[in-house]
Parts: sequence; structure tokens; C-alpha cells
Amino acid sequence: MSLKRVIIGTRGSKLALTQTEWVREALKTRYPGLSVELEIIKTKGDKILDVPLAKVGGKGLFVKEIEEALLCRRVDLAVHSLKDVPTELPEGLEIAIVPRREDPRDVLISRSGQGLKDLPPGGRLGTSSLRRQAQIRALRPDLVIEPLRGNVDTRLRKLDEGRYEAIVLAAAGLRRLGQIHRATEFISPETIIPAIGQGALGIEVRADDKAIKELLSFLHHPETAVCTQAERAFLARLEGGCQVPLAAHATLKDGEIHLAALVADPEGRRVIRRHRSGPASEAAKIGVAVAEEILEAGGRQILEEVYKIAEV
Ligand SMILES: NCc1[nH]cc(CCC(=O)O)c1CC(=O)O
Repeated sequence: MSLKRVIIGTRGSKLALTQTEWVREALKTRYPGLSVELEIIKTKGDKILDVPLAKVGGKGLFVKEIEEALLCRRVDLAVHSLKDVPTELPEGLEIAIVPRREDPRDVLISRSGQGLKDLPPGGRLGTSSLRRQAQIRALRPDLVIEPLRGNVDTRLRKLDEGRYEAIVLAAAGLRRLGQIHRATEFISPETIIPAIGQGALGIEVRADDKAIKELLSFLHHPETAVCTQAERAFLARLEGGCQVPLAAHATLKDGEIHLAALVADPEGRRVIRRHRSGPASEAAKIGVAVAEEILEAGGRQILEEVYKIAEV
């Protein structure tokens, strides 16, 4: 190991810092002589916390400024929630390392302790995620979905203030922040398909930086990488901005990938789900194939409708 010092670029949110500290600790343990510094970078997504992301539009809201710092060599690596990273990266950058995935599920946090099925009719449920909204509407059309943005702590506080009967968050974020005890129901990935990359981290580096890639290689988890590869190939084929409810979740068993995915309209009236299995070596192909099957089955029409409205 010839590197003496590395700088990690990160957002300043508590979740981002927790994730980055985890990487820093792993590096310090593995390479006791290495100096690991953090550079906190504010992204556009951190500045506009009150507007639903689907309205803000634009991809990479939480990563762009950090990628600029990587490209101009102000930082050497960046730790992201993979869920926030667009499929197309700037020229010269790469998600080289995907560590082992945390719990990929969504969780319900209700004030009463009730699960999704038992919430009172007409109850208010907080989420600004179109993906969660569409799938919840399909299961519980009577619930009133209300916007909910902000960092994990902010979202929990808004629930505690009584603005909602329940909210939905990613288990991974709660667990990393030591708040998993707040979960009242773990929603299975079959009931609500998670977001592409949910629960996984992506470590982005300069594509030509062999030394950093080598340094970080012990953190790579090939099983997670291949699963998220299938999920991200699905996303890439749909060129999904955040205006359409999209979901995809892959698992790996005995060398076989299983990918389940959906496209829905924002109201959750039409939910098109498909799944497919195949060898892990064909992860990307499986992602594309599921996307095409969904497009054929009505997904194309949904995408066209949504983008037409968005342009007005
Ligand atoms: N959308 C923001 C975001 N990005 C990553 C996580 C949680 C951690 C993860 O999914 O890896 C969250 C919060 C949430 O959706 O509850």
C-alpha cells in the first residue's frame, strides 16, 4: 500500500456521514498508517429539502457537486447511497466498489404501532416517493398520501408531531442511524418492491485511479454488485428520472439472479410488475429484458403520459 492519505467526499447529512464514517473506519482498520480525511460537500438536493424530488426533476441531485470534486481531484473517493446515483456517470468516473447491502426493505413507522393493512381508513401516510406512493395506493387506496421530505430525523419528527398516522422509510437508513427500533412493520420486497439500489452503497472513484481501486477492493461485495447491476440495467433501459414510479429488486441464490420490477402510474391505478431469473453472469441482460417486457405490457404508455404532463 503506497498511498499515505486519501480524501473522501460526502454529503453532510447524518446518514451520509454515518455511511462515510463506516468506510473511513474500515480503511483505518485495514491500513493503520493511512490518513483518511473527509470533505463535506453540499449538493443541490441538500439545499432544496422542501420540494418533492419528482417536481425538482434532474438526475443526480445528491451527487453532482461531489462528482465535480472527484473530477478536479479535490477528493479521491465518494461514498453515496447507491439509490441516489444515476445510471449514467460523468466521463472518467466509475462506481468501482459496492459494499455488502444492508436491509433493502421499506419499513412502515406508525404512531399506533399498526401495520399497513390495519391503519385506519382514510389515514394520512407520509411519503414523497412516487414509488412508495403508487405501491401503497394499490394496496390501500383509501389512505391519504401526504408529502414528506427531509433527512431521516426530520421525517421521524414530522411523524411525532402528528402530521401523519404513519410514514414509510428505508430500513437501511434507519438501521444505520440506530433508529430501526422505530419500525412497526418490515414490508417484504414482494409487497412493496424497493428502489433500485436501496440499502446499498456505491463508492465512486476516478476510473483511471488504480491505486484507490486497489485500496478499496476489500470492501467490494460481488453478490451485492451483481444484484444492483441487474437493478440498474433495468433503470437505465427506462431512462427513469424520478417522475415515474419505478422499482426493482434483485436477489442472488445458487448463482441465479432473480429480479422483480415494476412501473406504475403515479396514482397506483396501473401497476405493471414482471420478474425474471437467470445466471448471474447475465445480470445486465436480465435487467434490460424485464424493462422491455414491462414497456411492452403498458409501461411505455405510462412513461409517455407522465413525460407529456411533465413537459407542460
Ligand atoms: N431517498 C433518500 C435516501 N437515500 C438513501 C436512503 C436510505 C438508505 C438506503 O436506501 O440505502 C434514503 C432515505 C429513505 O429512502 O428512507
